[in-house]
Amino acid sequence: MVDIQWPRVLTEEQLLQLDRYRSLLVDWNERMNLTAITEEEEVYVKHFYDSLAVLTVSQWQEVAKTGTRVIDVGTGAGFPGIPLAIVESNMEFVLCDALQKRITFLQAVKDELGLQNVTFVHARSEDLARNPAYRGQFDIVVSRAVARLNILMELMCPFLRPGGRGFSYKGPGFDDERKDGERAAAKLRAKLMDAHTYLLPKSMGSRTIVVFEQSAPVPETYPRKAGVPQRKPL
Ligand SMILES: C[S@@+](CC[C@H](N)C(=O)[O-])C[C@H]1O[C@@H](n2cnc3c(N)ncnc32)[C@H](O)[C@@H]1O
Repeated sequence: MVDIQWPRVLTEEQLLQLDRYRSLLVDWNERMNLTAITEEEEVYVKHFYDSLAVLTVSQWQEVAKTGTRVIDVGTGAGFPGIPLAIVESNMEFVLCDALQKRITFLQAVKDELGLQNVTFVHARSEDLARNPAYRGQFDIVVSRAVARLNILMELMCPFLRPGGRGFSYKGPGFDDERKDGERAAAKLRAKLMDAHTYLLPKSMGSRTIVVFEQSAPVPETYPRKAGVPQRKPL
């Protein structure tokens, strides 16, 4: 295990779950492409710490309580969804990805770690957001490394209830995306609230979490058909 100062004090069980997750990630990565990051310290910092960085953001703390519903759009190998589900164990998580093989891996992680508060959906988010069981049903939506902010807003916002919050994990280049993101947010009846920049431990760089809030239901015309948000960003 790597010794780092976590955004929140973790229990022994949570630390063991993270370590088991790392082993599974490295193991399965030999058979399927899950991550380019496999060195232990880097997995801990760039995947686990980064996923958990949102725990220090006040807009997260305001909505995070027992039963809070969270969806992770484009979770890939489970980031940020799995580390968050381990630590926020009284909240409910849905992890969505367009690739079935990633979901197969995540199901194995869930079983091995004994996670009770996570379910998975194999779908493109544009399609899933048309399903009434998912549209407007979440208190929180998260997404990391999936698309530019103006595209991402159309993929994320439709899952939020009015008053719900979105957290988009970005690299250092966020400033280029801000203006386009704000324009897209306005069309979707959301509003950018904050951009929270933080340093990763072990001098592994800086990241930004962009926070937004859903003011009213997303207009029925959004999201457009699968693929259109990427081809013709708002
Ligand atoms: C670069 S990976 C990032 C994965 C993970 N969030 C992370 O930070 O490591 C992007 C993931 O988003 C998924 N994805 C891209 N567009 C999507 C969409 N419209 N709906 C669902 N998943 C999508 C891809 O299948 C891929 O697993």
